[in-house]
Amino acid sequence: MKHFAILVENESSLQTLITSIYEGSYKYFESLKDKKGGIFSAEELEHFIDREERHEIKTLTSNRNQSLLSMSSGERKKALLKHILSKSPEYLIVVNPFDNLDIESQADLKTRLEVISEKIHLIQLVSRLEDILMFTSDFFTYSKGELHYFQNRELFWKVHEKSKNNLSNAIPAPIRASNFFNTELVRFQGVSVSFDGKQILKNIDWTINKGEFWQLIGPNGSGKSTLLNMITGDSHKGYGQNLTLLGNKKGSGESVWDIKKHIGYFTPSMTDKFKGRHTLENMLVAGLHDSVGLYIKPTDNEKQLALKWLALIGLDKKKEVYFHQLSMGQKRLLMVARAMIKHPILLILDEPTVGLDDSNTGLFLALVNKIVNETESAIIYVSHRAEAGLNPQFIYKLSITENGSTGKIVYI
Ligand SMILES: Nc1ncnc2c1ncn2[C@@H]1O[C@H](COP(=O)(O)OP(=O)(O)OP(=O)(O)O)[C@@H](O)[C@H]1O
Repeated sequence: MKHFAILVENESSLQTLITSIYEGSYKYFESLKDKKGGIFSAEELEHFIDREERHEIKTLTSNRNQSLLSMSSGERKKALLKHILSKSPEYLIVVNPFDNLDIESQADLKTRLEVISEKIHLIQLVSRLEDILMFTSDFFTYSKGELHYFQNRELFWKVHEKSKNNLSNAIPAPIRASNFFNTELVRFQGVSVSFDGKQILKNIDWTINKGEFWQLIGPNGSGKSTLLNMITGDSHKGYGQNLTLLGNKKGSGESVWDIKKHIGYFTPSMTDKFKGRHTLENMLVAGLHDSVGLYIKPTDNEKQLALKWLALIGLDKKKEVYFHQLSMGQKRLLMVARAMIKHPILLILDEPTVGLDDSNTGLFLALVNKIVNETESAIIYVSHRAEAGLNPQFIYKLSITENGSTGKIVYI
């Protein structure tokens, strides 16, 4: 049985590719033309979440109380695959299937796909070379909107070996130096969290100090986002507990705003907030004022600083371009520059490379390493991938137990 892998560059439209496959526009997939296909992708999940949230149509969760939105990535993907297979497709298109999954769930999904591959054709659309499954028989790339077939599998692997990425400029200094002098930024002491009577986090002890580089890991559903939401002030679960944020005991009268102005945060879904006509220069200057749009005239100093950041990430020729016109990789670099322009004392990066191809991931990690080496910002980096080239000082690991996840520090 034939199984296909298509390595897709971020600059090409996945949706166009999927439609062309469905319509039988490529001779390689002609045999699938009149067959019934299924699609396993983040967009499909979004569609089901949207139907649930807006129209209360529960398809993937019809036999459960919990909403799809509050489930972990692993739980959601399992529910989607089960639903697709119940429709008995004759081929399955899987799009970046391992994104957001913890190591164990990745292994579990690999085994499932292997079993499925004995019965139906798989077409993998992936951004990362390492995600291609072993049993693949036919290899392609999709670049600049064109599909290229590789007759020789060895050649395919050789051509796509990792390219090195460097950012040569230094990180621009902030306009104003930080006025936060504490060494300790965040301290959880015996913090526990429950949802609907089910304990999720149990007795969490975790202290983050100035300038430290942490990676936060843990299986899907172990409570990583819950922990981050308590740090950024987006969850009220920290009230009444022994949680100290930037020197203030949680609930001691500090405003969410006081906390947020010292924290830079990036997760890929944030890019969706900027759909309007935001030039790159304005987006960076707005980062200095903690606003989405820019409502005041930028000063010359602010404009110069924005230009330096744009030069660092190779976008200085595009300062008047609108954000929505950038490629996915460029958008992510810009969002991190925007989060960093004030030199926050803590930068949180939540699965920031999900969906990026190898070359854009390399550039992104080069920027993170620069921040680590050239600034005093502490970093919390959440990722299920062990990215080569990323060297956190400490790992905080959550492990699921029956009474909620426990955490421990793994020294490297
Ligand atoms: N508002 C909520 N209501 C009910 N349950 C919730 C809510 N928010 C989170 N949960 C549950 O808490 C657990 C932890 O979720 P959380 O999103 O923090 O995990 P995670 O480690 O970030 O997962 P992932 O790696 O999949 O992103 C999950 O089982 C989730 O279903």
